[in-house]
Amino acid sequence: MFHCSLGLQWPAKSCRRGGHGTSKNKIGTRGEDKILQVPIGTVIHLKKGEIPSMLEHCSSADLDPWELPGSLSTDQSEVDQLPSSKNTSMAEKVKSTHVAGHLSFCTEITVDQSSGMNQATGPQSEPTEEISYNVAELTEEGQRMIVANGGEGGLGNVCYPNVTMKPKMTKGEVPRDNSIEDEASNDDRSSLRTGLPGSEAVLVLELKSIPDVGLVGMPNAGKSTLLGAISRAKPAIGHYAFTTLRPNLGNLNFDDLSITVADIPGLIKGAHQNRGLGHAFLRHIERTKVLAYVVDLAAALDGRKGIPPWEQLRDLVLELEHHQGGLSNRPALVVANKIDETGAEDVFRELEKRVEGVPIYRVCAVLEEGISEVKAGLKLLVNGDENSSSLNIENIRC
Ligand SMILES: Nc1nc2c(ncn2[C@@H]2O[C@H](COP(=O)(O)OP(=O)(O)OP(=O)(O)O)[C@@H](O)[C@H]2O)c(=O)[nH]1
Ligand SMILES: [Mg+2]
Repeated sequence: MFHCSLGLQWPAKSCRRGGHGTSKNKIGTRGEDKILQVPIGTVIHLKKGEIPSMLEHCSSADLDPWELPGSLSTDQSEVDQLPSSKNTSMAEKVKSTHVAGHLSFCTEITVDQSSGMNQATGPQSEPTEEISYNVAELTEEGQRMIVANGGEGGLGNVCYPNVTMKPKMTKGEVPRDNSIEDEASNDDRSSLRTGLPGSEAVLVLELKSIPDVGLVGMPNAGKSTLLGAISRAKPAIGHYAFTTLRPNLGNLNFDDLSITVADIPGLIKGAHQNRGLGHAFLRHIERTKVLAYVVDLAAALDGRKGIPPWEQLRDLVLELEHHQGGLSNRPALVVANKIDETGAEDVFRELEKRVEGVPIYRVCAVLEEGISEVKAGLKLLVNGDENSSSLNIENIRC
């Protein structure tokens, strides 16, 4: 479910005033007001000033954290309570994040400018599109927002009570001469109006996780194995690089605390230049409280092609910083994995000499050795241990 964030399949129920039909992938079509309802949490960064007024909190429904977000309210009363958006000639592409538990969904919408045609101004102009990115993010419980505005409602018979409808003719019935009455009816009907088009939006939804701990490391370092050892997650594990193609989440449960851990695809040097896969997923650890650097003690042993763990750490910190300045600046620990490999003990001792400032745990993830110590270390950091510190590039001697 982690990767189902992208796409347009979120529930797009619609409510309509004076129009008809719904569109799943496009929202805000003719006569609709669309309300993106966010069950858990919200922070919205918005592109244009008028949108914030459309943000509201609503009662949070019980949602499956993995469920796609943004159910659209069909309750007309809710729509009526929202700020009027009659002047809908605006173009917005809104990207919002919907958080469910530790997950969030981003919504990216394009609203065309064809909306809000004023009846007096005549035919509608050609729709124009505006594309923008990272416009809105929903991260708080119960937040909802209008992502596209409905058009002017139509006016029907209820609004014109004098309208007389022609009686249905039964087969063989001769129509009576009622031309005078018909004339009056036609006058009345001329004032009936159909609904006007609303704005349209194309959404790109993005799921963002907000784990407590992010596991970062080079491909094949053993991150997924470690996640499987510290939690009940069952990520794919392989003896080749880039086994993990999408982030995995696991829960680390204590009696008094539950910690969410994300294992993201391996990072390689130059990831910030779009090499490898991990960079694309670094956004998932942007909000983690704690970083756990997983290094492979055996990567450079016996003529293997890898690099020593201190160099792995240096490259990892640099890649994080390239992705987002300050990303490495949070409490961290180092998991020195594959201690079972021949020669790994010497490398571990060397690692301890070369890296300062953060705790280093010797671990054999595959045999689950050293796991309880790592768990305790993570718990301390997540709880805000005052002795914690980040891994700084100056504290790594290569
Ligand atoms: N000897 C030894 N091998 C390990 C240990 N932990 C993991 N491995 C092996 O290392 C290989 C890579 O493990 P993964 O957990 O898939 O590594 P990863 O860091 O998730 O790799 P990517 O998903 O490609 O980034 C697998 O063959 C694991 O069995 C360990 O403690 N000792
Ligand atoms: Mg993996």
